[in-house]
Order: sequence, then C-alpha cells, then structure tokens
Amino acid sequence: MFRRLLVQSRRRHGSSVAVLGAAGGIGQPLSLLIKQSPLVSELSLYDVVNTPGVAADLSHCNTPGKVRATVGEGKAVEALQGADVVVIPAGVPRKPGMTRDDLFNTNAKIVATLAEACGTACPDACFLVISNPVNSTVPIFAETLKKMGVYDKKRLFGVTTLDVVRAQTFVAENQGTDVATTKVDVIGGHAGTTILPLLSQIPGAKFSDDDVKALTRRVQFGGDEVVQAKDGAGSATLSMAYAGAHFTFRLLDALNGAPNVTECTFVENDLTRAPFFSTPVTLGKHGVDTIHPFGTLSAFEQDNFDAMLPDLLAQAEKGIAFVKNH
Ligand SMILES: NC(=O)C1=CN([C@@H]2O[C@H](COP(=O)(O)OP(=O)(O)OC[C@H]3O[C@@H](n4cnc5c(N)ncnc54)[C@H](O)[C@@H]3O)[C@@H](O)[C@H]2O)C=CC1
Ligand SMILES: O=C([O-])CC(=O)C(=O)O
Repeated sequence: MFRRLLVQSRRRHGSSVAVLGAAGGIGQPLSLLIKQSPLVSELSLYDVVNTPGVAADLSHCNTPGKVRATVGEGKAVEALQGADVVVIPAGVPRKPGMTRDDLFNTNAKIVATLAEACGTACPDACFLVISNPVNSTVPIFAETLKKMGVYDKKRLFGVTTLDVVRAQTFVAENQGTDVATTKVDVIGGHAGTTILPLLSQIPGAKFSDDDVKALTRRVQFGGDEVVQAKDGAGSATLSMAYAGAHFTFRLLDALNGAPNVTECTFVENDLTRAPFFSTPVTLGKHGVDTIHPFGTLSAFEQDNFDAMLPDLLAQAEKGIAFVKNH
C-alpha cells in the first residue's frame, strides 16, 4: 500500500522512464522525443556502450526531465531503480535477406537478461518491448518475469504502434484523407503476414480488391521496405522512435488518469489461441484496463487471420521454450 502511494505521488510530479538500448538507432531519437514530455521527471538511459555521451547531449535540452546515464554489461539493475515505465529497443536489427526471426538467437538472450533486471529492480513498472522478433521477445519477457514470480499481464506490452502508423500513412495516401484523422486498427503480431490491418473497418473508406491486397501487403512488409532502402545499415529507427514515443506518451497519459486511451498493442489475452495478440486495448492507471475484441473480419481478413495463427503460436512457443531451457 505504502509503495503504491509512493509511486502515485511520484507520478503526480512526473514519471521516471528508462530506455534500455538508449544509444542505438532507435534509442537515441526515442530518448530525444521522450525528453520533451512534461510528464517525465527522470529519463534513465542504459546501454552497453556510449550512454554517457547521449545523456550529456540530451541533458542540455531545456525540458524538465533529469537525464541519468548508466553504461556497461550487467548495469541494467542500477539504471532501472525507480523506473515507472521501461522502454526496450535493445538488440540487433535486420539486414537485407533476414527475417525478424533470424534475430532470435542474439536478441532472445538480450531480452531475457534485461527482463531479469526489470524483475529485480522495478517489478511494478510497465514494460514496452520493441526488440525483435516481438512475437517471441514479449513471451520471453513474460516467461522470465513469471519465473521470478513478478509477472503482471497488465504491465507488459509489445510495441506494434509502427504497424498502425504505417497503415494510417498508406491508407490516407490511398484514400486522399487527412492522415491526422485517418484511424486504422492493426491486429495480430509484428512480423510479415502476422500483421493484419483491418481495412474493412475504416469508416467511409472504399477500396478496390486490388488496393486491399496491395495495402495489406505494404503494411505487412513495411519493415522490409526500410531494411532494403537502408541496404545493410539497419532497419526502421526514426519512424520507430516516433511510434514508440507515441505509445509511451499515451501510456503516461493513461497512468496519470486520462480516460479513453485506446491503442493497438501486443498483450496477453484470450481473444485467440495465441497467448499474445495485438488488438485495441484501453490503457488505464495500472496499465491494461480493457482488452477489446477486434470486430467482424472481411473474408480476406479472415483468411489472413487463419493463416497467421499457427505462426504466432509457434513464435510464442519458441520464446517460452527459450526461457524454460535456460
Ligand atoms: N517493434 C518494432 O516495430 C520495431 C523493432 N525494431 C527492433 O528494435 C531493435 C533495435 O533496433 P536499432 O535501434 O535499429 O538497433 P541498433 O543496433 O542501432 O541499437 C541497438 C542498441 O542496443 C544496445 N544493446 C545491445 N545489447 C544490449 C543489452 N544487453 N543491454 C542494453 N543495450 C543493449 C546496442 O549497444 C545498441 O546501442 C532491433 O531488434 C530491431 O529489430 C526495429 C524497428 C521496429
Ligand atoms: O523490419 C524490421 O526488422 C524492423 C521492424 O520491426 C519494422 O520496421 O517494422
């Protein structure tokens, strides 16, 4: 009880946000965007390399959040003391020709190690996992916290906001609508055909069958578009920082009591046979408040949904097995 009151009183004066992987391609612009929030009183940056320089640089921005740097393998627990929200873009990105699953061997270990540090230092925080493959890293995070006896399904989120951001951009271009007011739900997971934009549910939108196929495919493989254009220099960083900051701000709003904060995110739920599934979720003062069903699917969407489920299940099981065997 006392602990909860302390957390609440700290929130009234702003939240402590930690970024793990803060010196990376996503970590740096994401930290810059988060530093701009008046709701953030402390920004704790952690990476295995280069954090002091990033923190020194950001600390000169004239916004209220105090910046703290922690650097080096095994120092995450130190960085996470007092964190209310932890955003995790740590891990290797793709190169052309790779799938997100090809990152599993390297990133599974990184994410499990960081989850253990979170479970030790700030088990009551909200955890936002960006590291790929999200379809497996989120189950890894959950399983690690379960092993430690501190898992709370209301506080673990796979960040799939970039899929929504892409869907809204591509649909607005296609329909000639204002991108600021074009809303698209994207359900499923975060890898290729496990990503499913619900184009049939956009009020007022009219698509040809060819457009539905092309737009769906572009959202599903938007990440590949960037990987190919970067030609070996990594994957989406700037649009991911934008999307990650958007989700972080929405969560901070909800934690501070704002009503009706609903975003698609990859959370544990029983809407499907997959343990984790991205769907519209209303966020509240304690993380997940309400999981919303994703509504009626068109025949095209239903086919995509049926095809994705075995992959989502297998990728979650792979993550769970990784933790059980280590
Ligand atoms: N969820 C999503 O929609 C998206 C996810 N991603 C994923 O985000 C991850 C990061 O991508 P980038 O920033 O482009 O990669 P990057 O290589 O530029 O940065 C990753 C950072 O993580 C750090 N790091 C590695 N091991 C660490 C550890 N144990 N503890 C703390 N930090 C550690 C590295 O030192 C590096 O600074 C990748 O796995 C990528 O696939 C990328 C785009 C979108
Ligand atoms: O494509 C990648 O590997 C990075 C990513 O998840 C995305 O851009 O959606």
